Amino acid sequence: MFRRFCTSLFHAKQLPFAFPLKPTFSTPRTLPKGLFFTSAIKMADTQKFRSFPSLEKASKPELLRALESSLGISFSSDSICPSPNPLIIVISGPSGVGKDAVIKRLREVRENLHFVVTATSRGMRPGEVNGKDYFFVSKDEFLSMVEKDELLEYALVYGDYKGIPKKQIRDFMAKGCDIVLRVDIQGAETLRKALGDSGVFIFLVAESELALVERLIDRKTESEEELLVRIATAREEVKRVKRFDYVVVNAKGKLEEAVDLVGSIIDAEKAKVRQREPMI
Ligand SMILES: Nc1ncnc2c1ncn2[C@@H]1O[C@H](COP(=O)(O)OP(=O)(O)OP(=O)(O)O)[C@@H](O)[C@H]1O
Repeated sequence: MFRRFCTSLFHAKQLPFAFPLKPTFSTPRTLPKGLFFTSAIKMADTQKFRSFPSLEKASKPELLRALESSLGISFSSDSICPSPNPLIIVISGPSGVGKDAVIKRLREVRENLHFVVTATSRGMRPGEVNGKDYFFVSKDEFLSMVEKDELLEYALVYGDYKGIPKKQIRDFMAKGCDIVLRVDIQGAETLRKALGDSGVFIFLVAESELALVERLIDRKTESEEELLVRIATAREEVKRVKRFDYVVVNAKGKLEEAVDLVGSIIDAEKAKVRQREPMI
C-alpha cells in the first residue's frame, strides 16, 4: 500500500496534472487543505536526502515517525471529514400507509433522532401526556405563536390547531440530533415551501392501492364515510410523490424492510459530500 502510494506520488512529480492544484468540487465537507498536496510536494523531495527504514523490518511507529519526518508534517488523528449536518426528515404518505408504525419502529431502532412533538389547541384526552403526545396550549396561545412566527407549519384540523414549534427543532438540532417530522401530504407540501431542499422528504406508500385499502379496513378505526374520504384522498395524494426526495414502500408484513430503508436513506444523507443545510 505504502509502495503504491509512493509510486503514484513519484509519478505525480513527472505528471503534474495528476494532482490538480484545487479540488474539483467545493463542498462543506472538504478534506483538510494541504494534506495531500503538501505531502505530494514534500514527498517528492524526500528521496534526495532521507534514508528510509526498511519497510519489512521497521515497526509501524518507526515508519510513521520516518514518514512524518520525511514529509515535514505530523499525522493528525482528527477526523478527516467534518461531522455531517443534522437532518430534518419529513415522513409523509396517505392515511393508513403506516407512518405511525414506521416511526414507532424507527424510534426503537435508531438513536439520535428527535421526533417532534406537535403543539395543539385541542384539549387533552384521558391518558395523553403534555409534552409527549402533544404540547397542549390554549387557542390564544396557539394564535400568539402563529403571530410571532414560532411555527414551522400549522393547520386547522377538524376545528383544532396543530403546528410544529420551530424552537423545539432548533434546540434538538443544536444538540446534534436529526429531526423527524410526521405530517400528512398537505403538511409536507407546506414544509417543502418552508424548507426547500434543506429537508429530506420521504413518501411512504403501500405496495398497491388494494393493500392500502385493506390496511385501512383492518385498522377498524374509520367509519364508512371516513374510509371513503381517506381512499379518495389517497388516490390524489399518490400523484404528489414527485415532490418528494425518496419513496419507501411499506409492504404488508414488511415493516422492518421499510424501516431499514428509511435508516439507509438517513445514512446516505449523512455521507453526502454536499450536505443539506437546514435553516429554521
Ligand atoms: N408493513 C405493514 N404490514 C401490515 N400492516 C401494517 C404495516 N404497516 C402498518 N400497518 C398497519 O396498518 C395500519 C395503519 O398504520 P398507521 O396507523 O401507522 O398508518 P398512518 O399512516 O399513521 O395512518 P394515519 O395517517 O391515518 O394516522 C395500522 O393498523 C398498522 O399496524
